[in-house]
Amino acid sequence: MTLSVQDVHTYYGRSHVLQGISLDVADGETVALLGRNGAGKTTTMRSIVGLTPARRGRITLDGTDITGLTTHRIARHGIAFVPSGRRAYASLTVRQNLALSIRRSSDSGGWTLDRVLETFPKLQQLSDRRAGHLSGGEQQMLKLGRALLSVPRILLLDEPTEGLSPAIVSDLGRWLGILKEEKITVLITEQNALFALKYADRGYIIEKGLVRHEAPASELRESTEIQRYLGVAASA
Ligand SMILES: Nc1ncnc2c1ncn2[C@@H]1O[C@H](COP(=O)(O)OP(=O)(O)OP(=O)(O)O)[C@@H](O)[C@H]1O
Repeated sequence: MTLSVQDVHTYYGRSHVLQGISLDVADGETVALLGRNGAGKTTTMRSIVGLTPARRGRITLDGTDITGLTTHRIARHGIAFVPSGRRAYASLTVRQNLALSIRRSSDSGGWTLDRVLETFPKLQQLSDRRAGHLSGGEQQMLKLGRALLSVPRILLLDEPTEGLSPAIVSDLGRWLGILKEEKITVLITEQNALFALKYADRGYIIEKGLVRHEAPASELRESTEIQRYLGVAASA
C-alpha cells in the first residue's frame, strides 16, 4: 500500500492554501507532517480524504486515483481520518460508539470490537460511559478505536495531542507504539514535533502549503535548526 500525494493544490475560496504538496506514505510506515501554525497540515489531510477537495494534483492509493472521490468513497478505500477535537456521538456510550464503526465486511482486518477493547483496556473500563462525559484523552482513545474498527489501510491522525495533559500525551504515545508494532500505516500531524518524531520513520516539514524538507525522523530529531524553526519545546 502506498499513499501518494502529487502536486496537490487546495483552496479555501480564493485563498490558495496548498500550493503543490507532494508526499508519500509506504506500507507500514509512520510519517510525520510538521510545520508551524497555518502551514497547511490539516488541509493536507482534509484534501486526502476529500473534505476540502484538491483543485489540482493527484492523490493515489496503490496507484488507484482517489482524487475527486467523495469522502465516503475515500473511506471505503481504507483511509481513516481521525480529526482533532471531540467528535464522538456524545449521547451514546463508548461501546455504542464503537459498535457504529464496525465495518460490515468479511474482511475485518483482524480489528474486532473485542480486540480493540483488549488493546485499549481503558476503553473496556469506560464502555458504558457516555462519550460526552469522557476526558479529552479518553475521547482520543475512542476515536482511535473507532478508526481501527473501520479496517484502515492507513490512519490519518490530525494533532492527536492537542489539548491533552502531559500524562495523557504519554498514554497516547503508548498507543502509537502499539500501532507501530501492529504495522499500521500512519500519517500524523503534530504541533508537538518531538512527540511525533519519536514514533515516525520519516517526516515532512511544510511551510505555506509546500513541502520544504523531507528527512528520516532520526535526522529531524537531531537537527537543532529544524527544532528552532518549528519552535519545538525541549521536552516532549
Ligand atoms: N475553513 C477555512 N477557511 C479559510 N481558510 C482556512 C480554513 N481553514 C484553514 N484555513 C487557512 O488555511 C491555512 C492552513 O491551515 P491548516 O489548518 O491546514 O494549517 P495547519 O498547518 O494545520 O495549522 P494548525 O496547526 O494551526 O491547525 C491557514 O492559513 C488557515 O488560516
